[in-house]
Amino acid sequence: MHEILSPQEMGEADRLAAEAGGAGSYPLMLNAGAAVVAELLTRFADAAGYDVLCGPGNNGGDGYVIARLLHERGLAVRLWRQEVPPAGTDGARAADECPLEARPLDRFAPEPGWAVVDALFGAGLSKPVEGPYAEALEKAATAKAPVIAVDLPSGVAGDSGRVLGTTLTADLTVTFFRKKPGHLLFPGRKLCGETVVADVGIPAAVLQTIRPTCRENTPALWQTLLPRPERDTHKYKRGHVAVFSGPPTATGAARLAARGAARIGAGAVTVLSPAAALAVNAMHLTAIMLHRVEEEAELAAFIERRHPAAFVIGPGFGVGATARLFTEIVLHPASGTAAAHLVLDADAVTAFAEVPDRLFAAAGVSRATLVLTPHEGEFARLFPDLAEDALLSKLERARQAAVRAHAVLVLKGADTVIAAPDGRAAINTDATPYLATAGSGDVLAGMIAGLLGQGMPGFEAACAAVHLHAEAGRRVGPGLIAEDLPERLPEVLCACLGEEK
Ligand SMILES: NC(=O)C1=CN([C@@H]2O[C@H](COP(=O)(O)OP(=O)(O)OC[C@H]3O[C@@H](n4cnc5c(N)ncnc54)[C@H](O)[C@@H]3O)[C@@H](O)[C@H]2O)[C@@H](O)CC1
Ligand SMILES: Nc1ncnc2c1ncn2[C@@H]1O[C@H](COP(=O)(O)OP(=O)(O)O)[C@@H](O)[C@H]1O
Ligand SMILES: [K+]
Repeated sequence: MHEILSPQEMGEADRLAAEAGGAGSYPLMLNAGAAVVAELLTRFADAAGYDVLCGPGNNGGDGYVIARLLHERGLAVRLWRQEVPPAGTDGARAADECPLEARPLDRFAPEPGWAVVDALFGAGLSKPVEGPYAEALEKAATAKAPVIAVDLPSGVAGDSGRVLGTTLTADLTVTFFRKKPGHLLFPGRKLCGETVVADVGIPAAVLQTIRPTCRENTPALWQTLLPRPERDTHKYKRGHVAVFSGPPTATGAARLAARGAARIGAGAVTVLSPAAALAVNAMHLTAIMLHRVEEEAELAAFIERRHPAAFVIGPGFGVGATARLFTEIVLHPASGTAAAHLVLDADAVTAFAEVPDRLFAAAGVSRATLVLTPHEGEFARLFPDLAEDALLSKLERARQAAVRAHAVLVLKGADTVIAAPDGRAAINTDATPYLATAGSGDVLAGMIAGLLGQGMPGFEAACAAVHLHAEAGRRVGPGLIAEDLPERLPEVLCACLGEEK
């Protein structure tokens, strides 16, 4: 159930199911209507009546089925519409079979105590919602009527979660077969209220033909790849992670990342510090090691002697030439030394703002995995054209950026998207807003490096870290500060690995 389908893929699922069933697509519409009614009767059973707003397509078709089924149960129903579905469509057939008299949508006036069924537009939304459609949605919103949206709140784009024109906030959205990006990406996720996925009789086997590449970020995606130490392991086998520290006044971010790497299981973690910051770092580090790296030669020597498995560069590091130089050395160490994986975060992302192609070229020919972890602001510095393209969803932006950068892209936020250059993508859905606090991204960068260092592949490492970070955040809740996150990891990992203490 964790596949996420684009509206086009959903149309394909619909078509394949209709073909396989032999009875066309109308039975799916009947099932969709029945599924919405079942939810209505469970959650809005005490409504005095139901106002069903029907659009001109198959979303409206679902609405006619819903109105008929509610009417057949003897419930009070009013049906409102602007345009009739075109002849020959499932929507037209549903309208024909509905005995209720349709009222003009522009006369819609919500009744106190009545619930509203929004069946104006779903997957087929193709332009901004305006005119009588927009007015009807605004009236329902103003009246604060309970709203159940069919497939999507009308006006929310299924592929992106963006609002086209006007929409409303639903209490409940019932979608069919699988969720679409619009249910998970903001603002769509908020506008949907709770989203329920109903079975309308489309067999899961159609997914083998469609082969969707986007998933909801659940443990099923990566759980089997989570590192578990062998009984006869030793600390360097569990991955040595190195984190670059900034100058004396900006060392905390690197230590947060280092702590994240250590707590997620890296066997050894070293903070690489400029000389002037060694004392301040030393005062705050215990299990985590400290090593002076300020110049190119020191970094090369550290790599040659200690063979770290993964690096983090960026948190608190500064945006100058050193960030670029160290990045390139890590991605292309001296010949004969295997390149370590690299998580490039925060300042190191910004450091390439003027020369993004230099980073992408270095990643393209590196044997190591590069993981980029920008928030939206940092993303816009590295990929200004993608950030400015209003037609691209967050999912699509992350995907295109991953291909361009030859990197796993973690586009952070309330709806973090993880994308791999091979086209796979995941949307994280369980983060808590308490994660929006300084330093929490630094911990995440360290966690990703910690998993990479233990041998987890890049996409799965990034997905797992994002999920475990969110789970740690949820367990802390109100009052969360970044320092709390690594400390929650033992219990979060225990639960995820199914290990007893
Ligand atoms: N794909 C499936 O498997 C199933 C789909 N079903 C329903 O079918 C819906 C998709 O049906 P359609 O493809 O007909 O799409 P919609 O009914 O969502 O919308 C398309 C219609 O609305 C018009 N339209 C779009 N945006 C408009 C706007 N802003 N202002 C005015 N008119 C606008 C279009 O010209 C077209 O007539 C789904 O959302 C779902 O509710 C269900 O019946 C069950 C099965
Ligand atoms: N509203 C939100 N809901 C859930 N998670 C959020 C929200 N805002 C930010 N986050 C998460 O918090 C972290 C913040 O990272 P970042 O912006 O890099 O901050 P910092 O640089 O201070 O560490 C990211 O993991 C991001 O996905
Ligand atoms: K709708």
